[in-house]
Order: sequence, then C-alpha cells, then structure tokens
Amino acid sequence: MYLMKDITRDGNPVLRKRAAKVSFPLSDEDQKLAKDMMKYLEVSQDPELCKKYKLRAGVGLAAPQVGVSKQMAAVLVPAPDEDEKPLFKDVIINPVIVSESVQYGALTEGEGCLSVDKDVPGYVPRHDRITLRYQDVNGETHKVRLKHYPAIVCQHEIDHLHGVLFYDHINKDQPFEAPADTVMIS
Ligand SMILES: CNC(=O)c1cccc(C)c1Nc1nc(N2CCN(c3ccccc3Cl)CC2)nc(N2CSC[C@H]2C(=O)NC)n1
Repeated sequence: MYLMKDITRDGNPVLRKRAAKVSFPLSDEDQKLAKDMMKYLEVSQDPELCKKYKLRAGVGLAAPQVGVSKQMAAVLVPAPDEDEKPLFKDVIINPVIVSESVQYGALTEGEGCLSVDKDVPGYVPRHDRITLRYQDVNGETHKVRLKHYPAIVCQHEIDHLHGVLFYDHINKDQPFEAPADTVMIS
C-alpha cells in the first residue's frame, strides 16, 4: 500500500514527462500498480485509515505520482451522499479526451494535488464536460461522458500523464479570474 513517502513531489522530473502508453494484457506489475493506486484513494477517503496512515485524501492518483511514467490513473469520486455509489470509480488506462465542452468549469475552492505540498490559490479553468475514452484493467474500451466534479478530476489526472500540473492553468495576474460563464463547482 502506498504511503505519502511513496508520492513523488513537484520538482521530480517524472512529473514533467509525457507518460508511456500501457500495453495489454497488463503485466502482473501493471495489475498491481492499478490495484495499489485505487487502494490508496479508498484508504485516503476513510477518515480513520487516513489518519492512521497519515495520508492526504485524494479522488485521483496518476502513475507518475508514484514514480511510474505510464498512462494509468485511478479515479474515485464519491457521491455527495456517502451511501450512494461513487460518481466515478475506475482505473483509466491510455485515456483520451475525445470531445470537450466550450464552457469551462472550475472548483470554487481551487485544486489541491498530492504531489504539490504548497497551497497554490486560484481557479483552475478546465472543460466543464468531457467525453473520455479509456481502457480498463481488462483491456475493455470505455467511452464515458462526464460533467462537473468527475470531469475536473479526470482532466487533472490526465494532465499528470502529459507532465502538466494544476497550477500551470492558473492565471498569473488574476488567479481568481475565470473565463465568462465558467461553471463554478463546489
Ligand atoms: C486548494 N484548495 C483545495 O484543495 C480544496 C479545498 C476545499 C475543497 C476543495 C474541493 C479543494 N480542492 C480539491 N479538493 C480535493 N479533495 C477534497 C477532499 N477530498 C476528501 C477529503 C476527505 C475524505 C474524502 C474526500 Cl473525497 C479529497 C479530494 N481534491 C482536489 N483535487 C483537484 S482534482 C484532483 C483532486 C485531488 O484528489 N487532489 C488531491 N481539489
């Protein structure tokens, strides 16, 4: 299981590389990587376990964040009502955003990243809605339409696979300025 010591931090070149495509069938190593990344998210979202293992909670974790430059990310976006099923839960492999809304979306509180220890205030303008194509651990291809929070999270994770960090998108002069008609997501 990953601990915070296993998370690569900003400054590590692996976070600024384009990650390599993953081939199928997954090697045992890649299967374990997928399982361990999802496990981190599950444990980090459990208040007891999060405290016990001193983790930062997350809804997404990309392979470069555990030092592996491969096109794989775990996403676990819980439903607002905890006894509902998650808004999105899967390990996305070789993900491609095939279409995206003109309209922007941004988290009202800004974004955090397990690999960025400092707080970087400001809006991170992303596409409010995306159509995402990816392969799951079994090699099955999925094409899903996402909007608002799950769409934001997937864009944040796919950025990691392209060597992009969230603060790259923050307007330097006006960090809390967002394009007109941006959907503000709380
Ligand atoms: C600087 N202000 C802020 O960070 C920030 C501040 C306030 C609100 C938001 C909404 C902020 N923003 C933000 N909050 C999150 N979490 C909220 C808490 N949550 C969580 C916590 C505990 C249990 C279960 C869960 Cl689910 C875990 C996820 N996550 C992300 N991001 C950006 S996209 C990838 C995703 C990620 O996983 N980052 C580690 N951003």
